[in-house]
Amino acid sequence: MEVYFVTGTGTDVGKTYCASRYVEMRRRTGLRVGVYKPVASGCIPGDDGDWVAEDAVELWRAAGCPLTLEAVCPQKFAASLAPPQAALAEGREVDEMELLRGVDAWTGPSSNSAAENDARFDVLVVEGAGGLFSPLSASQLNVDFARTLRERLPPLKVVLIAPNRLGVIHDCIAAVRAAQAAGVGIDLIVLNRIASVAESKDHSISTNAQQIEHWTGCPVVEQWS
Ligand SMILES: Nc1ncnc2c1ncn2[C@@H]1O[C@H](COP(=O)(O)OP(=O)(O)OP(=O)(O)O)[C@@H](O)[C@H]1O
Ligand SMILES: C[C@H](N)[C@H](N)CCCCCC(=O)O
Ligand SMILES: [Mg+2]
Repeated sequence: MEVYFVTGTGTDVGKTYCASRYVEMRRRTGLRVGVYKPVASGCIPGDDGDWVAEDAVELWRAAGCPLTLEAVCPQKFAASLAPPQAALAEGREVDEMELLRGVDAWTGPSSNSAAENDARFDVLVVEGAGGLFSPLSASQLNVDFARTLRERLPPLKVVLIAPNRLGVIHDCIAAVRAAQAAGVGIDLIVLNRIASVAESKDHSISTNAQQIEHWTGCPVVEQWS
């Protein structure tokens, strides 16, 4: 089973967009793809009175609606804040055990043997919340969760999404070095070309990938395929 933890140099950088395109591409090859958003904030009210995580809906649809939307994103909060603050605003907490337990729905009960056992899915794509160093729960940043997840799912690869614009070289070097210091290697950097960036004025776009690869030693792509 291939497992990817999709994180970013921040929020709104294209994690869901790039992950969803990747999920669709892998599905087109006939693979069974699972998607998991451990916790979401900034959710909107749904028809049944529950909160809806738009990220989870986008990922779920890209994967062909496997299992249930609840399995995609078991923990949802309303405020557009980091998840622990959004939970606190509702007098609740992010359940750290549930963050990990939620993976089992996608990898099978003994997630340690996900690589060996006949897991329900061939590929699992997990999207964090915010950036790699955004708080995920009261005691964990996204990077801490990625490290724990990799201990449980050794094939896990960490994919860093960064918007292709002037300033991204710094953001990627900082993220890679901080991740390494936190015991997490970055396996792939995806330079996401967000349509809003005025390409004509940003002359860095054509050289950012080569610069980031040079300074970080990480593979950098503009298209995650
Ligand atoms: N390459 C792209 N082309 C067109 N639109 C894009 C692209 N990348 C991102 N977007 C759009 O930009 C917005 C932010 O992207 P997205 O929601 O994927 O960010 P995110 O990092 O997942 O944010 P969050 O931290 O809230 O999860 C979305 O409306 C998304 O559809
Ligand atoms: C609400 C937003 N769309 C994301 N889900 C959460 C972003 C948290 C960022 C926290 C931070 O690092 O400042
Ligand atoms: Mg997202």
